[in-house]
Amino acid sequence: MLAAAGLSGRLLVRGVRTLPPYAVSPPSLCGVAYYRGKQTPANSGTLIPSRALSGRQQATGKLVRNGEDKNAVICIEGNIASGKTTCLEYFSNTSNIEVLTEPVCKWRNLRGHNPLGLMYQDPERWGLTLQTYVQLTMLDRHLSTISAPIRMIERSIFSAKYIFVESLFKSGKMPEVDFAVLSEWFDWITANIFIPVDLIVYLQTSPQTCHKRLKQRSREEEKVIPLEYLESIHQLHEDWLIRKSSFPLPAPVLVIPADHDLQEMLHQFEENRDKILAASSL
Ligand SMILES: Nc1ncnc2c1ncn2[C@@H]1O[C@H](COP(=O)(O)OP(=O)(O)O)[C@@H](O)[C@H]1O
Ligand SMILES: Cc1cn([C@H]2C[C@H](O)[C@@H](COP(=O)(O)O)O2)c(=O)[nH]c1=O
Repeated sequence: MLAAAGLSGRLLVRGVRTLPPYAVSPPSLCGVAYYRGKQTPANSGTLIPSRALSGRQQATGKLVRNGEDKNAVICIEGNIASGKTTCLEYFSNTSNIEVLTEPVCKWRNLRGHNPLGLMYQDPERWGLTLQTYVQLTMLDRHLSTISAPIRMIERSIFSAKYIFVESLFKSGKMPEVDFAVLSEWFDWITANIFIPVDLIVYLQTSPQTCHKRLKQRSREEEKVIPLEYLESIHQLHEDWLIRKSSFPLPAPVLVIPADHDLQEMLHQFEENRDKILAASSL
C-alpha cells in the first residue's frame, strides 16, 4: 500500500538510520491519564483470575483487572488526524470521565529510538518493531488502574491490530512471519486477558479531511504520509466499524460524522454526550 502510494523508493533502504532529532516528550510525561483536568498516574492494575461470571460474560476464565466491573470503557476510533485527541480533550473536564490519550510520544521515543519514524521510513524492516511496541503500550493502557467511573481511551489494542497491522500486511509491507508473530501475540492476549470495551465512538471523516489536518498538525514522522495511505486506513475502518465485514467488534459502535469545522464538532460532541455516557449504564 505504501508502495502503491509512491513511498517505496524512499522507504525500502535497509539498515539502522540516524533519525533527525525530532522534538519528543520525555517518556515520563507520555501517555498520561487526565481526570477532572488533572494528571493521574496511569499505573498498571493487578490482574486476577476471573470468578465464575461477572456482568460481562466474555470475562469467564480470563485474567481480569482487579476491580474491573465497576467502570465503563469507551474507545475513540478514527483515521490518523481525524480529531480523536481533540474529542478526548473536550471530554477531559467532564466530571466522572477519565481520558487516556494514545501513547504516541512513547512510540516516538523509546529509550532514544523512534520506532514510529523508523516504520514510516522503512515499514518492511520496522513494522514489526513498531507494532510490537504499540501492542504492549495499548495493553498497558487497557489494564491501567481506572480512577473514574467512565474511561475514554484513544484507539485500542483492537484497532492497532485490525487496522494498522492489517494495513502493513495487506499492502505487502509486512513479511508473513512478522504478521504471524504479531497475530499469535494478539490472539493469546485476547484469549487470556479480558479487555473490556463498552462503546466504540467512530469519528468518521473523509481521507481528504484527515490529509488536510495531518498537514496542519505537521508531525515530523508523518510528513511522508500520502493521501492514498489515509484512504486505505479509512477503508479498513469502514470495513470493521460500518460494514462490520472484517473483524469482530468488541462493543457497539456510535458513529459521529467528523468532517465539520472545530466549532461544529464541539457541538456534535455535546449533542452525543448522553449517548456516549449511556455506556456507563450498559
Ligand atoms: N474539526 C476540526 N476542524 C479543523 N481542524 C481540526 C478539527 N479537529 C481537530 N483539528 C486539528 O487537526 C489536527 C489533528 O487533530 P487531532 O485531534 O490531533 O487528531 P487525532 O488525535 O485523531 O490524530 C490537529 O492539528 C487539530 O488541532
Ligand atoms: C495505533 C497505531 C498508530 N500508528 C501511527 C499512525 C499515526 O501516525 C500515529 C498515531 O497518530 P494519531 O494522530 O493518533 O492517529 O501512529 C501506527 O503506525 N500503528 C498503530 O498501531
